[in-house]
Amino acid sequence: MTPALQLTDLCKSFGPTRIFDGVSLSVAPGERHAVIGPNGAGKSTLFHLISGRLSPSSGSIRLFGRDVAGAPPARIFASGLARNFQINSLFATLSARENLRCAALIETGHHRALWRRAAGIRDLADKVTEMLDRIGLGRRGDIPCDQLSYSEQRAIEIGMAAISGRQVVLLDEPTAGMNHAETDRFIDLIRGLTEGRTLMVVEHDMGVVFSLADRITVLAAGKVVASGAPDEIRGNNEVREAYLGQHAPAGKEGAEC
Ligand SMILES: Nc1ncnc2c1ncn2[C@@H]1O[C@H](COP(=O)(O)OP(=O)(O)OP(=O)(O)O)[C@@H](O)[C@H]1O
Repeated sequence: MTPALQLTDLCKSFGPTRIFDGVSLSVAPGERHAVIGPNGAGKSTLFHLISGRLSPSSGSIRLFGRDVAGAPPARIFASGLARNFQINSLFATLSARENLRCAALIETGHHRALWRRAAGIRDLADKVTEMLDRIGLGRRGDIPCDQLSYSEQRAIEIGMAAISGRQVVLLDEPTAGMNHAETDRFIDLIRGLTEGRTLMVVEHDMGVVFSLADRITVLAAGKVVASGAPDEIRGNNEVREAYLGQHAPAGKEGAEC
């Protein structure tokens, strides 16, 4: 089966500083894949490379078999990949509904149309309303984003990535800054919104990683230290030394590294 995402021998340097030195990994369609590693391991850089914000120094990035390494973000999006951003990327003075509508308009191509079919616009409005319900903002969808709570804003970001309908969704630290209850709710939300799609997630919260992921890749010092099922990663001595250390989840996870 063609992988949804395949990175082969990926290298990235910033000037003389080498961040990645031959990173390879493969994500199957429908898989939930987490990328973990110590601060500065290059997890966000990896997402920037996959989503086209940065170009690799060498190596290939294949999305459903098509090489997209170095392609502009819009082409990568059109090839089937959507992402959120670690920093807040919403239109702050627009409502949740308006932000989601912007994301949905890009998906449908309506943003390019000079005139629009009324039926298409109605479908779009229904889709946005459904997404507002799913992210728990059914009653607060018309409030400007900058008046919503932090977790509500993060939920909108995930909703915007999900409403695009892309087959591969990248989420960069979707639960950063959340309390335990919010984190639990977000795990369910992410699971629901990415059902039947391929998810790649960067997270520091091991509870989230081990609850969500089918497979985990560990990055450290510019290389893949290990890639495998959660149990394999949990039991891997090299991973424990490189990253999990004494915080390694023994059974029920919850440690933040
Ligand atoms: N534009 C850039 N120019 C130079 N160095 C950069 C640039 N972007 C990132 N780096 C460096 O690349 C390395 C990896 O950074 P990155 O943010 O990808 O790590 P990370 O694993 O996501 O870290 P964290 O877990 O703290 O978010 C760091 O040493 C960082 O300083």
